[in-house]
Amino acid sequence: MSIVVEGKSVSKHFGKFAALDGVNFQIEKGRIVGLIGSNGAGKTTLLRAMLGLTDCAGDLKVLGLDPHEQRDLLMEKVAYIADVAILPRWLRVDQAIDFVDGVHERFSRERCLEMLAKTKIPPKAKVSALSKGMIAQLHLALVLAIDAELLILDEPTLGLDIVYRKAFYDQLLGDYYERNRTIVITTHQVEEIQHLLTDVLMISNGHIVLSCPTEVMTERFTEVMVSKELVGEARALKPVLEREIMGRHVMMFENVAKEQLRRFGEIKSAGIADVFVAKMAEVTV
Ligand SMILES: Nc1ncnc2c1ncn2[C@@H]1O[C@H](COP(=O)(O)OP(=O)(O)OP(=O)(O)O)[C@@H](O)[C@H]1O
Repeated sequence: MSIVVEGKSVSKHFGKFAALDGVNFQIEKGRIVGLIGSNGAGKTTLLRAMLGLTDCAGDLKVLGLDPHEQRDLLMEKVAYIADVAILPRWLRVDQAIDFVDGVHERFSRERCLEMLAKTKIPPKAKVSALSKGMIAQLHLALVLAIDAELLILDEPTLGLDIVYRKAFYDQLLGDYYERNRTIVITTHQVEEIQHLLTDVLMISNGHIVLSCPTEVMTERFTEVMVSKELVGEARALKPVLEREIMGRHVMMFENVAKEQLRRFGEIKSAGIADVFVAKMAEVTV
């Protein structure tokens, strides 16, 4: 196992406010990690610290490098998408390719063209003439064609419709299986990406509230549709989340054996979005 990112007591203050408050975490090589958190939780700050775009206190290493002090070296190994819609509108597709080819040693023109051939993007079109989804595809092709060890995506599908979002993630996943690189991704549409994540890293108010492989999460958290007459008994097992859906009680349990829960009603592994809501409730209690 090799560690791609390691943070020990990483903090970032803006004045007295702690956007990151002593976080500890590790990201292993070859994983697809979902960095999940509410608005203002500290996701972008953490990604920016990992990219050396902001300094931070504590010990943060990315691919063995100090991101802030050794940013130039790090940028040879890391690719980053902050927002897929930021390509200059006056640029032509072929000029965008020439530009990245010129500035990035690890860029493969061939690979980029291969990916673009699967889209409807005309090679000579200006960015201003492309739809939002096409711009996203172009941006992704430019970035995925860089042979980066670590790919960091901050809300890459913002503003895209469901069809393009799906195409984007399919392309991302296809690329991941071909190359086996490490990907860190943030999005508020967590349900859409649950199937592609190998790990979840949940953050709230600058603190990591959950960090584990997705299969550990689904093993650890169980949802039960509790039969009315057993609600009291089930509550005694201290659900971490309880809601009523059309008159039926749905309870979520953490670290309670599924065999023990089965007798209360229908059970299923909890989804990432619900686990997140439960973790948020825990923090605000
Ligand atoms: N340059 C800055 N100056 C002051 N405060 C900042 C700065 N950048 C971020 N913050 C604050 O730090 C906190 C974390 O911000 P961050 O952008 O990391 O959140 P986020 O989890 O990415 O949120 P979102 O999902 O809304 O993008 C917020 O309260 C934000 O207001």
